[in-house]
Amino acid sequence: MASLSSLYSSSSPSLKPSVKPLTAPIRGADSFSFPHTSKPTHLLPLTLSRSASRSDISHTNVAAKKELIKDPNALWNRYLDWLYQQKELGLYLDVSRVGFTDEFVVDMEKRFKGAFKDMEDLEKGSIANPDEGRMVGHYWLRNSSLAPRPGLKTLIENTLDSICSFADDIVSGKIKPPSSLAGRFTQILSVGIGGSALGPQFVAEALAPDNPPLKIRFIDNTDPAGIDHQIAQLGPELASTLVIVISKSGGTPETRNGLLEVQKAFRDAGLNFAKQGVAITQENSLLDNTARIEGWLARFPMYDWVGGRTSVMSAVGLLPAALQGIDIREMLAGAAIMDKATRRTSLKNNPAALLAMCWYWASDGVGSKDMVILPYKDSLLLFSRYLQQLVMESLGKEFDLDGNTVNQGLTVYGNKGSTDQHAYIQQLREGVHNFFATFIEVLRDRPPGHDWDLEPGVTCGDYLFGMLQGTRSALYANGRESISVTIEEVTPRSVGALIALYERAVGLYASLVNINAYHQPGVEAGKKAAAEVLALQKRVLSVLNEASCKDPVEPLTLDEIADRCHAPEEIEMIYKIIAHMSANDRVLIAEGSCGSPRSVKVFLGECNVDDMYA
Ligand SMILES: O=P(O)(O)OC[C@H]1O[C@](O)(CO)[C@@H](O)[C@@H]1O
Repeated sequence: MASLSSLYSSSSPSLKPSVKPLTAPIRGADSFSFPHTSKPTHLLPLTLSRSASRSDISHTNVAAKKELIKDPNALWNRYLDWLYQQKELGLYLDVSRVGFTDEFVVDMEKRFKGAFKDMEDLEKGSIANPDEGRMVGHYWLRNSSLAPRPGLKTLIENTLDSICSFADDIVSGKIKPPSSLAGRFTQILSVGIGGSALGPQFVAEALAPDNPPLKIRFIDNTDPAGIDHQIAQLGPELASTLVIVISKSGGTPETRNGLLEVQKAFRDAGLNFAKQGVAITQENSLLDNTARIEGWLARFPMYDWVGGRTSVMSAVGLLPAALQGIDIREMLAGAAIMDKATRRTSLKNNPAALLAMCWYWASDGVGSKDMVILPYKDSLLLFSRYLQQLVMESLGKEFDLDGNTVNQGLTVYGNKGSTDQHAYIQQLREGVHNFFATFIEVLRDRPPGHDWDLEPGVTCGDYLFGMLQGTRSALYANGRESISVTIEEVTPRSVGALIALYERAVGLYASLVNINAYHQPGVEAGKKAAAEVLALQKRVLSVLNEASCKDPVEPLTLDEIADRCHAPEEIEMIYKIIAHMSANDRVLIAEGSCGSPRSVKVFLGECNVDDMYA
C-alpha cells in the first residue's frame, strides 16, 4: 500500500474564471402565481451581485404568496393539465403545486432545446466532463447498445454477466469462505464512501428482503469507533463475511483506512482476508493492484466514464444488490424505461425535464430555495441522503462552463414522512420560506393479503396516505410549493426508475445553468487540508521526539513547538493536534490545562533515537 500522503495527493484543476458579468436568470417581482391569475414572469438578465439577487427574490416570494390559486376547480384543472404518467412504470409526476406561469414555460421550452441537445451529445459519448476530459456514460449501463464503441458494449455486458454468476455462486454456496467453520457466506461488509456507499446503502434499505441470503453492513467513514462497531456486530460471522471494497479511484483515504482496519480484524481472528475480499475499482488503481497482487477472491471494474455518484447501476451497486437477492436486471430495466421517457424533447412529456423546470422555477435558477425530499415510505428513507450527493456534488459549483463565478447549487435534505411531521414540518409550514418540497408517494401500503382495518374502514396505510395529502395541502395553503412523485410499489424496477429520473433531471438542470455536473473540484480542498494536518502532526512528533531524547527531557510549550516546526502560524492547529493525541493515550504527555493552552507543556513518554516520525 502507498503511504498516506501519496493517497492524499490532490489534483484540483486550476480553473481561472474570466471577468465576464454574471448573467443569471431570475423571475420577475410578481411571479409567484399560477397562470390565469398572474402577471407575466420575465427571465431578466442579471448583472447584480448574487447577494442582491437573493434578497430581491425573497421579497418577491413573500409579496407574491397571496396570489396562489385557491379555487379548487382551477387547481384541479391545473392538476389535470400537468399530470405526467409513465404507464409502463406506474409512475406519476404532479407539478401542479409549483407556481410556474405559462410565460415561464414558454421561455423554458426554448432553453430546454439546448439542454436536450447537450444530453443527446452526452449519450453519444461527447466529453461531457471537460475538466477531467471524460465521457459520461452511466446511461449506457442500462442500455449497452447506446455505448459509443462496441468494446464498451461488450465490457458492460460481460461485467453484468460476471456479477450475476459470481453472486449466484456466493449465494448458492458454490464459492465458500475458506474457514472450515463457515458453511457459506452470510454477511457482506461493504467498505466505501460517497458514491461508493450511498447507492448501495439506498438500494439495500429500499429493496433487500427481510431475510436476504447475505446481510449487508457498511463502513463508510474513517471513524475508528464506527469501524469497531461494525466488526463487533459481525462477531464470529467475520469468518463468513464477504468484504467488498469499493472505490472508483482506488485511493480514497477513508476507504483505504477501512480496508486496513478490516484486514487487521481478519489477522486478529486468524482469518485469511484475501479469500474473502472483493475489489470494485478502476483497472490498475492502487486498490486494483493490491487486490491482484494479494490474490483477492474477485475484482470487478469501475469505469472512467461513470462518476461515483451515478455508479449505482455499475458493479458498485449491482454486486451488493445481487448478493442480497435483489433482482438487478429489473433495476436496470426500470432505469432503461425511465431513460427512454426522459429522452423525449417535449418538456411536458419528459418527467426529468419537468422536475428540472420546477427546480429552476422554485429556486430561481440560482439555488435560492432548498429541496426537501419527503418519501412517505420507510424503505425510501435513504433516498434524500442519496439525492443529497447526486444533486449537491453535481450542481454545487463555483464556476460555470465559461469560467464565470456563479456559486450554483441546490440544497437537498429530508428524511421521511410522516415522521418529519413531528420534527421540522412546523418550520416548513410556518417558518422561514426557503424551500420547496418533493413528496414521494407509494400507492401500495403493504403486500396484498396483509391489510386490516385498525378502525372501521381505515387502515394504518390510510393514515400514512392522509398524512401525506394533509401535509401537501397544508403547505400549499401557506404558499409553499411542492412536487409529488408517485409510484405504485417499491420494487427494483421503480427504484431503478427513480434513480434514473433524478440523474437525468440533474443533468438537464446543469445544462440550464451552464455548469459541469460531472466533476467535484471543491472536494479536493478539504482533502488537501487534511493531508497538511497529518503532515504537520508528523513534524510535531519529530520535534517532540528530539526534545524528549535530551537528558534531562525538555518539555516544550506550544510556542516552542510551533517555532521548531517552522510553523508559528499553525500554533492553533498544533494545539489541536496535541489535544487530540493526548485524548487518545498516545506516547505524548501534556502538562498544564487544556483550557489555557499557554500553560501546556508537552514531551513524549518514550524517546525514539531513530526518530520514526521524521
Ligand atoms: O469511489 P472513490 O474514488 O473512493 O470516491 C468516493 C467519493 O469521493 C468523491 O470523489 C468525493 O471526494 C465522490 O465523488 C466519490 O463518490
